[in-house]
Amino acid sequence: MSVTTPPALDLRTAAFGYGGRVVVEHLTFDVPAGQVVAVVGPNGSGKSTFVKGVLGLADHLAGDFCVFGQAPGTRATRRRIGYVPQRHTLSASVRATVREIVETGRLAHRPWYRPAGADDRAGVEAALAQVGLSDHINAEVSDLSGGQQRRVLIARALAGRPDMLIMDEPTAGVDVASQDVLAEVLHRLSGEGTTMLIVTHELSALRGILDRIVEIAQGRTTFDGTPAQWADQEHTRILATAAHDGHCGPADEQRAAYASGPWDCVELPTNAPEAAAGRRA
Ligand SMILES: Nc1ncnc2c1ncn2[C@@H]1O[C@H](COP(=O)(O)OP(=O)(O)OP(=O)(O)O)[C@@H](O)[C@H]1O
Repeated sequence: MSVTTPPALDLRTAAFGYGGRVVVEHLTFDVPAGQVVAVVGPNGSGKSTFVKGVLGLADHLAGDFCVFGQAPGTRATRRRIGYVPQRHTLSASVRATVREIVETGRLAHRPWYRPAGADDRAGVEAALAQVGLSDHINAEVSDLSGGQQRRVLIARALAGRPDMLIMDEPTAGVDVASQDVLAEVLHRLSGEGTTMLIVTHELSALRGILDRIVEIAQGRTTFDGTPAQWADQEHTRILATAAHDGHCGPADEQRAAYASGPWDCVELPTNAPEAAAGRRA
């Protein structure tokens, strides 16, 4: 008898928001286990609210959703999800060591009254090794650079060995070294079958592992498809805009190719700033 694996996430007309105000709604899609999904869209469209809703950090206001086939918000589902929040760095007022911060990623794995055990310590050390910060385990987080602090938050999310990793703009504002570390981590996790939901404005960071793009605009899903379908749509959109504006020449073709193909290492054209400005998300 075959056993069907439930999707990592299953949303049915779900709506999320704050204090009774709906920010994002009519979300109906599922994310099969192991899929890598980028959540894109304009600023303020509700991307963070969507992922926070899944995590129980924003209000669930309508519809239904399940996490790995189970009701959300339980300890059993929480321990299966790792989360890297959008905030770029930890506050300078946080007086804690790297070990202490990363260890909070293990809290869903033991009763609150039980001190960290050997499993917790091993989880913390393995997570720090993955992000290249083993040597900083006893450092004060406030003494680290912004990029290193982001890596600490990624290690915290990895410390619980999650089945699903949710990251909110993990590459925004971090140095190249930290971006490289993150790309390496994501490739390895993707190879291991970890489901990933990544809010991002930088699809190029997900080159080679991205299965799907979900766009949210003005609180609704406006696109859900493969990177290739997204590229086609961007290409068509830019050329249609150029045609609407009364011109559509080789420069527009070049701009459309650049804007729609960030994961294909498309060469930056000479009008790169203009092309970059043409990118939507
Ligand atoms: N904690 C909160 N309480 C009330 N409203 C909020 C809260 N957080 C966000 N909002 C509002 O929800 C709306 C959507 O914000 P959200 O952060 O989800 O958008 P986003 O698509 O992630 O934007 P960005 O790309 O800029 O991060 C905005 O109007 C914002 O002001």
